[in-house]
Amino acid sequence: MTLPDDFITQAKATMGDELWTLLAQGLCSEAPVSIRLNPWKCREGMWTAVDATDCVAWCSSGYYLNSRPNFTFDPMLHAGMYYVQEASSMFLDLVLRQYVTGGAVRMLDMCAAPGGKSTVARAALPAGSLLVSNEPMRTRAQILAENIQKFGHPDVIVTNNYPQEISRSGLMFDIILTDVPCSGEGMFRKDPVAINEWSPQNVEKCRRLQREIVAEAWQCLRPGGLLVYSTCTFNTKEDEDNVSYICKELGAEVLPVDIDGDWKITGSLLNGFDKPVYRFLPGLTRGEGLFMAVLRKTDDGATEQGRPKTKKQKNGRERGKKQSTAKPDKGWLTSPDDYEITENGDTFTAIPKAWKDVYDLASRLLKVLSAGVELGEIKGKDIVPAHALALSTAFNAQAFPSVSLNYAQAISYLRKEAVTLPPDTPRGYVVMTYQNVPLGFMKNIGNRANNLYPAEWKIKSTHIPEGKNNVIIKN
Ligand SMILES: C[S@@+](CC[C@H](N)C(=O)[O-])C[C@H]1O[C@@H](n2cnc3c(N)ncnc32)[C@H](O)[C@@H]1O
Repeated sequence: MTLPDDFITQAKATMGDELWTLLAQGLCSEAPVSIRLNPWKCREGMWTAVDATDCVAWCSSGYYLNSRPNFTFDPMLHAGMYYVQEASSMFLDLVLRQYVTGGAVRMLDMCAAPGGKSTVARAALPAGSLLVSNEPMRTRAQILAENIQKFGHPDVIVTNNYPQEISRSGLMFDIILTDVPCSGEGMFRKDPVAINEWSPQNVEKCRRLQREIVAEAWQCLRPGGLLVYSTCTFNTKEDEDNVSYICKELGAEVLPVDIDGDWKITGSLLNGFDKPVYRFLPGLTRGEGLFMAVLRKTDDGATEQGRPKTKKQKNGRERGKKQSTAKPDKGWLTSPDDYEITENGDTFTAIPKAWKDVYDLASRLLKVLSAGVELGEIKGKDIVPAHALALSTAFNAQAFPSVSLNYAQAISYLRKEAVTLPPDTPRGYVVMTYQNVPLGFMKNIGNRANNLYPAEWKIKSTHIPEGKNNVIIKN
């Protein structure tokens, strides 16, 4: 690995020779492979990672694996049973479990794609909490929506907005994560592009953008609320300098996180800055590069909670001419009384009643890609159940006939190929399951069946795996 000279000079000066030598060795060694089980789908103790060596010390649902399996060919990945995530990022789990211990909260993940930390957060927040998971880049926001739908928790709104649009909406949050775009020094080992794109000028550009993002986020944070600031870079300009800026310019105190010395997480590397911050260095800590700081908003001059500041905006499709009076069956959900069914054009969505006001505001003021549980869409005389419904933890799978697929059939289904259903399968919409876990729907029309797996999510690789690629198994 050839690192930029300027980076080496800067890192040596910041870290000192001893730490730099460890980091340089770490960057040349193999990255650990890890996954995190989805606690909403893998009930505690019921599923195990097949090839796990041990648990991630700071996140009990995280596991290191012995080797890198071919994740694409594991149906459970597509069912949202686990998320492939490097271990350092799971530190957010520890932070939220330490600081968010009361009742339900509203959290915003401002820079969320592809969704790793949003899914950590969704697992760690107290019951009844709401997460708004936002990403301004359109294509990345679609990947985020896909990962959130696979994760399956109904109390998540995925938006595709710039931070200033969110702050202008007037929505307020108790916790905000800004996992900001950065110069990516912590990604050098995994991503050679990050090495080519690194330059001192880019570090400076990132630092400015990060401040802009945080300043917008700050306006959406209620007084006393928490801001978690993180980067995947090591330099102090994007890390300690920015934390210092948040304290001085915006009015924050930095909070300590309870860690164990054995985890070898490093603290501040900036002379004269001795606040508690957490830096994960490959070669020292078991994971990729990460910097995280937890801040509390001390200023109480914030805007009024939840008040929209802009005019109403239209979002979603206009009501079209109805071709059908079909409606989704409330029995498709396990607790239908917790939801209000909304209709937008031909699409039906179940919105959790507890957060209906926020969902309504978000859909008026922001660009919402997914929210609550998408139930289905009217097509002709039919209502076609949504793929997101099959993946939702609120889905009542008993509401549909089901067909249990073997491994080869499950892979064919996920490639959106034709799958032959047993002759006694009832006509209509049928849930495909693998090891009792829903993968999606097919429509049985008698002489054949239509595979309803979303075309944009299908497995595109033409490789046929030898044997099963089961990353997790039921105990
Ligand atoms: C470090 S990544 C986030 C990773 C994500 N939190 C996760 O754990 O999967 C930073 C994200 O910020 C997004 N981004 C880029 N410009 C932004 C901006 N001006 N405001 C907010 N986010 C931005 C990038 O597209 C990228 O998805």
